[in-house]
Amino acid sequence: MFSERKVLLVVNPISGDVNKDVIFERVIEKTGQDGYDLRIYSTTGEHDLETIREMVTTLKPERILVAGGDGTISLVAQAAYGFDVTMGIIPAGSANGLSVDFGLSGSLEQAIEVAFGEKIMHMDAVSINGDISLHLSDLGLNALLVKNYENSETRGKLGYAREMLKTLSEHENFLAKITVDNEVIETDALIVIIANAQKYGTGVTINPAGDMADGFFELVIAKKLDFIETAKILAGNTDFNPEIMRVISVKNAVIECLDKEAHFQIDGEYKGMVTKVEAHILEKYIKVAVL
Ligand SMILES: Nc1ncnc2c1ncn2[C@@H]1O[C@H](COP(=O)(O)OP(=O)(O)OP(=O)(O)O)[C@@H](O)[C@H]1O
Repeated sequence: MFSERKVLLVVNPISGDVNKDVIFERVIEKTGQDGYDLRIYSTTGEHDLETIREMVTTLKPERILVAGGDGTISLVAQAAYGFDVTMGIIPAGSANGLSVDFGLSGSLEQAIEVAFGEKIMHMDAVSINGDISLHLSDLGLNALLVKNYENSETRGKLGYAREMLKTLSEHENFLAKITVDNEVIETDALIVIIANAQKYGTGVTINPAGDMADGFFELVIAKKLDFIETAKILAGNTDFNPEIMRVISVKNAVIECLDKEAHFQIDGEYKGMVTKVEAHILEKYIKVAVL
């Protein structure tokens, strides 16, 4: 059957130790029922951005489904940038931070229903030193945790707890100079988070004010681990003690590390040590089908 309605399914075969066969079966079934012409691309880890962009250019799909983790979602968003196409997310990574923020429960049935649904968000992205962040990026404590976890043998909750203890013992605060739209802040920092979204993949809400489609990102600046301020965040409260924690909504920010380099991560991928990070919002970067 010839169909003008095309769907591209991009699958990361190695993400999250998840068997993708059932995903193929369900998507083939759904597209068959609805009369879509389905193409499938399995990522290789080499030149995927260029290949997917080429496929989007020639195929002109109306939806691109992504079955993978945050890295693959970000890759597809970059490949689809500038095209009139809607991305649908099928969580199949190890952490799935973005899917958690989108409220996807992890059920394949729900993900497919949402991915083909009519509710669409024009999602912002944050450009950071030329890279794209859709979710949460940070300098300091959490980036060191991402590094330690990437390098560790153990996986799962126990491995995470062990790496957290190691990270807390290794971490040192850094002196940050933060230049935003109308303010310069100089502060001792445990962590500076550049947040487009609300929650880490663990489900912990770090940015209760986060809205992925409001044309702003938040800087969450914390000086130390503090039980009360952490409890406020978990409760969705944004009335923080400014001596310990600040959250500001901005469109641009420059973060400089004045006394030493800081660990840095983008959307769960460790990027090394930095002394300067420049971030700006990219409004309405990609259309995403949402719950
Ligand atoms: N066929 C492949 N072989 C090896 N690596 C691949 C392949 N396809 C993609 N990759 C790599 O997979 C990484 C992206 O993984 P992704 O983020 O989707 O999953 P994850 O790490 O399991 O999940 P999460 O980001 O949620 O923790 C990229 O580094 C990419 O280069």
